Amino acid sequence: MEPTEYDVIVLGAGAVGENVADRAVQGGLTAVIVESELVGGECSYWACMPSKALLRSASALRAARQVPGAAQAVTGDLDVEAVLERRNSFTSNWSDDGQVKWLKSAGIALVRGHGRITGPKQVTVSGDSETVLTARHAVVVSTGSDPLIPDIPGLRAADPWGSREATSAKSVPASLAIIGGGVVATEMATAYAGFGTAVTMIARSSLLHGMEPFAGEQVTAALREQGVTVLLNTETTNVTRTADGATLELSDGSTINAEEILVATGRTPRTGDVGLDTIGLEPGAWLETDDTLLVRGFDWLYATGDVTNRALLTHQGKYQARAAGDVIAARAKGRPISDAPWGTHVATADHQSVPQVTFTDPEIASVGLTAAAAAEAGYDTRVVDYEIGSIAGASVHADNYKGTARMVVDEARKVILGVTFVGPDVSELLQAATVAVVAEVPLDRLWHAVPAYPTMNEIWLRLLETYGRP
Ligand SMILES: Cc1cc2nc3c(=O)[nH]c(=O)nc-3n(C[C@H](O)[C@H](O)[C@H](O)COP(=O)(O)OP(=O)(O)OC[C@H]3O[C@@H](n4cnc5c(N)ncnc54)[C@H](O)[C@@H]3O)c2cc1C
Ligand SMILES: NC(=O)c1ccc[n+]([C@@H]2O[C@H](COP(=O)([O-])OP(=O)(O)OC[C@H]3O[C@@H](n4cnc5c(N)ncnc54)[C@H](O)[C@@H]3O)[C@@H](O)[C@H]2O)c1
Repeated sequence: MEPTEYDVIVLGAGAVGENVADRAVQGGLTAVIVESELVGGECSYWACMPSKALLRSASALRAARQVPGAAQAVTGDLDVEAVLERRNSFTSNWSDDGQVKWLKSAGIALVRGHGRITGPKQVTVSGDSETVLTARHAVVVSTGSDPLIPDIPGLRAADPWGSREATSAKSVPASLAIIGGGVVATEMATAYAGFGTAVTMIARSSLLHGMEPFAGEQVTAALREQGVTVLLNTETTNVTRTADGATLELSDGSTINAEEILVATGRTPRTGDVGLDTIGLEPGAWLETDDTLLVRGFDWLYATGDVTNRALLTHQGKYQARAAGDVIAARAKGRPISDAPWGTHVATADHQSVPQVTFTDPEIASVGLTAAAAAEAGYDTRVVDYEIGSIAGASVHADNYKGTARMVVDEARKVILGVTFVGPDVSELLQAATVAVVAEVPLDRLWHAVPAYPTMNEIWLRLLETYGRP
C-alpha cells in the first residue's frame, strides 16, 4: 500500500513539476507527483525537443551550403525520413520509461491519473482507481498549457493541427497553412519548408511581434527566401474542410487551400479541470503568484511553469521550480527565507531578464527588454545596433553572413537592459548577454571582458565601441 500523505503534492510531471519535486526532496521533504499523460511533459515529447530535432538537420544543411568547400560536398537533399526518425529518438518514441526511472532515483513518488484539488491541501486522482492524497505543507500546480484555438468560423470542425500534431507528425503534408505569427508559427514554418512542404503563414500583424522589429523583418525575409508564403496583417475569416484538404478564406478576399492547418496563436492554461473551483479560484484561469511562486491569497498553494503565464519557456519554468521547491522546504523546516529581489527563493529574472532563442533560420537570441519595452517602462535608454556580418568571426563562420545585434543601455546606470542577436548560430552568444543583464555589469567593466578573436563574440567589443567608452 503506497502512502497517501506527503509533504508536497505536485500536479503535473512536466519538466517544471519534476524540478519542484526534486528540489523539495533535496530540501528534506517527501514529494509525490501526479501525471495524467507522460512523465516529462510537453517539452520532452511535443514541444522543445521534437521541434528542435525537426529544425536541426535542415539548419545544418543550410550552414554547410554557406561555406565554400563544404558546399561542394553537399550533393543531395534533406532526408526527411531520417529527420523524422531522429526526432522519434529524441522523444524516446513517446515512452516515459527513462523519466519514470529518474523520478524513482530522485526519491519522488508517482501517481498516474488525472489530479484535481478537492479541498485545502488535498488532491484526488482519478486513474485505474481513485486515490485521495493529502499534503502536509504544499500543493503545486504545474499542469502546463494547451494551444489556444481562436474563434474562427469552421476552424475547430476542420480538425486543425495544434503544436503537438506539428511536432509529432509521422509524415509530411504537401501543403500547410499556419495561422499565427509567433514563435511556434515561425519555427514550424521553417521546419516544414525545409521538408519541402508548401507553407503559407497567415499572421494578423507582423511576425514575432513583441521582439525587436528587425528580428521579425529578417525572419520574414528569410522565410520568403526559403519558399514560404508569408501573409502579414491578414485574418482568417472562415475555414472549411473537404476530402482534399482545407480551404481558408482570408480578410483580403483571397482563399488558400492546404492539406493541413496548424493553429499557432498562443496558449491557454491547463487549469480548466484541476478543481480550482473547490478553493474559490476560477477554472481555466492563469494562476497569479508572488515571486516565491505562492498563489496569491494562499499559504499552501503554489504554481510554477506555463500555468503562471510568467514566461512560457522550459528554462524559466525550471528556474521557478528551483525557487518554489527550495522555499517550500525552507518554510516547512523553519529555515530562513531569502525572498528579497534576486534571493534564493524568488524568480526575479522572470520580470525583465528572460532569455529566449527562436530557432528560425536566422536564429533570434534575446534577453531582457527590447528598446520599445524599455522606453515604455520609463527608462532613459540609448540603443546601439551593429551588423554581425562585419565581424571577422562571422565572416569566417559563413560567407555573406547576415545578422544584427542590438544592445539597449540604461543611461542612468550605464548597464544593459536588453540584448537581441539575429543571425545564423547566434544562440550560443546568448548566455553572455544574460549574465550582463542579470548581473547589471557596468559598461566600463564590460570593456575588460575581452572576446576571443576571431569568434562571433567580438560583437560585444563592436557594440561597446559603437556606444563609446564611458
Ligand atoms: C512547439 C513548442 C516548442 C517549444 N519550444 C521551446 C523551446 O525550444 N525552449 C523553451 O524553453 N520552451 C519551449 N516551449 C515552451 C515549453 O514547452 C513550455 O514552456 C514547457 O513545456 C512548460 O512546462 P510545464 O512543466 O509548465 O508544462 P508541461 O510540460 O505541459 O507539463 C505539464 C504536465 O502536467 C500534466 N497534467 C496536466 N493536467 C494534469 C492533471 N489534472 N493531472 C495530472 N497531470 C496533469 C500534463 O500531462 C503534463 O505532463 C515550446 C512550446 C511549444 C508548444
Ligand atoms: N524556441 C522557443 O523558446 C519556443 C518555441 C516555441 C514556443 N515557445 C513558447 O511557447 C509559447 C507559445 O507560442 P505561440 O507561438 O503559440 O505563441 P506566441 O504568443 O509566440 O504567438 C502567438 C501568435 O498568434 C497570433 N494570434 C493570437 N491570436 C490570434 C488570432 N485570434 N488570430 C490570428 N492570430 C492570432 C499573435 O499575433 C502571435 O503572432 C510562447 O510563449 C513561446 O515563448 C518557445
